[in-house]
Amino acid sequence: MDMQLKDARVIVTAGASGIGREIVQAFVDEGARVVTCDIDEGALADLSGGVLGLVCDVSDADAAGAFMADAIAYLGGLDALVNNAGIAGPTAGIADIDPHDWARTLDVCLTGHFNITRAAVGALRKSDNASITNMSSAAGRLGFANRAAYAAAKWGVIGFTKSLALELGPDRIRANAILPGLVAGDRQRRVMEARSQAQGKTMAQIEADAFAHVSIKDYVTARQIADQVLMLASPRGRTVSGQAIAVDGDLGMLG
Ligand SMILES: NC(=O)C1=CN([C@@H]2O[C@H](COP(=O)(O)OP(=O)(O)OC[C@H]3O[C@@H](n4cnc5c(N)ncnc54)[C@H](O)[C@@H]3O)[C@@H](O)[C@H]2O)C=CC1
Ligand SMILES: Cc1ncc2c(c1O)C(=O)OC2
Repeated sequence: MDMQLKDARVIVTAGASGIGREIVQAFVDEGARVVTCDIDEGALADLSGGVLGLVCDVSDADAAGAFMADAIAYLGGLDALVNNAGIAGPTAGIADIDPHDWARTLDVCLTGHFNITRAAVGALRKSDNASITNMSSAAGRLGFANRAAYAAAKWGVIGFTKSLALELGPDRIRANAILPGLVAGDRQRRVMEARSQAQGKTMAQIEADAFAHVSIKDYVTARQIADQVLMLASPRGRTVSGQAIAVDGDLGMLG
């Protein structure tokens, strides 16, 4: 299927590694023009495919504004914005969460989406295929014991997204959130290894525990997240807005 994204002007945040990197590559493979930002300068330097990668911490409102101005000028406009940046936040019981860690999690995962989006709306209004796709999480529709800051931020992303869809829909800008589940990769492996240590169980047992509450008993791949992003950014996704789309094999419980 032709996703009709050739020469589309795309900005993806946190594209130097993980899911963001896969999203960047998926757009490049469709012939889109992509700019990304990240705080990891080394990983940015290693991007290929003609992608412009700039250093920017999305939680810094001034830096985000400057990055967006540069990126939009470079692309000559903007069709698709993908707010992907996020951090895991503290793993701790509610009484043990450091207030600074709480604030940092909200700043990156939620306020970062706001800082970038506010600087994108003017350019998106001029596009004939404008979309905003925000990365939330299964933790944006479920509770997550010992990860309250992360869950609060990711639920916040849903409220932000639904408000954008209502406000910007009349201008033909659509806004959706994607909620990944257990995504194969370094982040997931680190968490499983920590649990294995803490609970004195083998990795196989820890994985069996995690998948007990998932209908499709397999990790989601970053590529499957990227495919969903492509569909939402494509003119083929033109009637989909205001949705919170779980890409998680029907995950029913976290932790
Ligand atoms: N991996 C998973 O299982 C899941 C991930 N997600 C979400 O998907 C998104 C991407 O996650 P992953 O690729 O797994 O993470 P990752 O940790 O593998 O990569 C995240 C990237 O974000 C960059 N980054 C971190 N803070 C930043 C900031 N303040 N400004 C700019 N860039 C920053 C990092 O340098 C890194 O390149 C996040 O929003 C995450 O919450 C959601 C559900 C599951
Ligand atoms: C470590 C870890 N495990 C499960 C999940 C996430 C995560 O970061 C997430 O963001 O949504 C589900």
